[in-house]
Amino acid sequence: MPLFLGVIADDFTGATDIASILAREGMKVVMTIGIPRPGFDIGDAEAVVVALKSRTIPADQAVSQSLAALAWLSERGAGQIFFKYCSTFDSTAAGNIGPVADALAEALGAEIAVVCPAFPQNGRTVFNGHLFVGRQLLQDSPMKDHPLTPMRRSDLVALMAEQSAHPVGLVPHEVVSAGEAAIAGAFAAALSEGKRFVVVDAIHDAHLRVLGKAVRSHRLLTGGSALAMGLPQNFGISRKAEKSNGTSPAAKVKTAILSGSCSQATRQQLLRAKALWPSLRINLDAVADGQSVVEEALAWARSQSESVPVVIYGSADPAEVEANQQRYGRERAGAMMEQALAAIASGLVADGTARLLVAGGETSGAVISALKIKGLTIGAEIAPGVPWTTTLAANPLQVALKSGNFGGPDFFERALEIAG
Ligand SMILES: Nc1ncnc2c1ncn2[C@@H]1O[C@H](COP(=O)(O)OP(=O)(O)O)[C@@H](O)[C@H]1O
Ligand SMILES: O=C(O)[C@@H](O)C(=O)COP(=O)(O)O
Repeated sequence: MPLFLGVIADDFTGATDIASILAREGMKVVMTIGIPRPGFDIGDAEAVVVALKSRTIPADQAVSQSLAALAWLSERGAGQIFFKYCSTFDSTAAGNIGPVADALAEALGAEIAVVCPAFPQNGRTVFNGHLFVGRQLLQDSPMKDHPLTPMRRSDLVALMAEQSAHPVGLVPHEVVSAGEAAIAGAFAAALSEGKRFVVVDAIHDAHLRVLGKAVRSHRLLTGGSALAMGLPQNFGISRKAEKSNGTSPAAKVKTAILSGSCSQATRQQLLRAKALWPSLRINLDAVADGQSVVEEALAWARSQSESVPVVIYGSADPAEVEANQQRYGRERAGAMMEQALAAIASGLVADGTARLLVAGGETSGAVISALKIKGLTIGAEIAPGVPWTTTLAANPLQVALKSGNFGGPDFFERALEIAG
């Protein structure tokens, strides 16, 4: 079976997001955590998603990790490469998306590549080159207060031009609505004007599906996960009937919900989860002070009933995050909370937890890395862009990695219902 598509994702929730969309559209997908060690078997995968944790690291490191992932995927014959970043174009002030896209385009000899973070099912649309979250411009949305990647601009052409060394063009929605040939014409025009990247408008899924057709011959694609929905058709693959996750409804599985996401959607979901199940808040000052926060959290979890999930979270509102960042610095505050939650996850798994829901992209990266998970297979979709997954291991865990802003208020209940 040829490997049609190789995906390089800049965080772990983003990786399960795009893997879920490709699987939903009928592709056999395997997700690897980082670049696999020699001997990793991709089986009969038609798409492989390499999950990196490169969104907020220095640009030169993000570039070298992404190029290493590209080399690994190319060795396995990947015909097309997709650089997956966030549907809210999350990047630090230094900005990794441009440098990584530049390096991948260079290595692949890609003359032109699209930039399209749109994910209409989750309210992210691109209109006249501006990124909207629901009815708000990105810069007015809660993303302006993200702990690590506050987004204060919405003009994608300007954002990409600032980060990339190459000129950036725009294919507006009228052209996308006019169909595949019109889009191809716009790509050709952009190329003749010396543009290397083109931001493409997409307001609804039909735009993404036609764009998918129009990029059939592109070596490199860049964007959010929804851009992938139009790709499997190019390889003659079509959507299959929904399959269940395969968990026995009678199974009693020790479950934990861990959250380091401070996003508005997660905080709402946590309010509901806390009303339903036992919960414990992790105090960043206690972590910074070297107190035995991890041991105490594990002791607390052991004292709870095994028949309900435990909820352990560091998530806080923007004012508290700001205060913590003033005290400890942005990166250190984030890293301390991530490490505490990751250590708690390891302890919970050692204590028999076999089902983990993790909220937050960076948090998921820390947790999955601490658990030394090598890869995941993709199961049932809980909410758009958030699947249940099973770890590739002798004693598999059932894991869901939730992007901060994804899922409705009842996300955690829904996840457990589907899990059985
Ligand atoms: N109480 C807190 N104070 C400061 N930072 C926090 C706190 N709780 C969590 N964080 C940090 O906020 C960041 C959230 O990012 P992430 O996990 O990617 O969530 P999201 O998916 O919502 O973007 C992480 O680095 C996390 O450690
Ligand atoms: O594209 C998206 O929005 C997600 O796949 C994603 O990357 C989310 O990142 P986090 O919000 O940091 O989890």
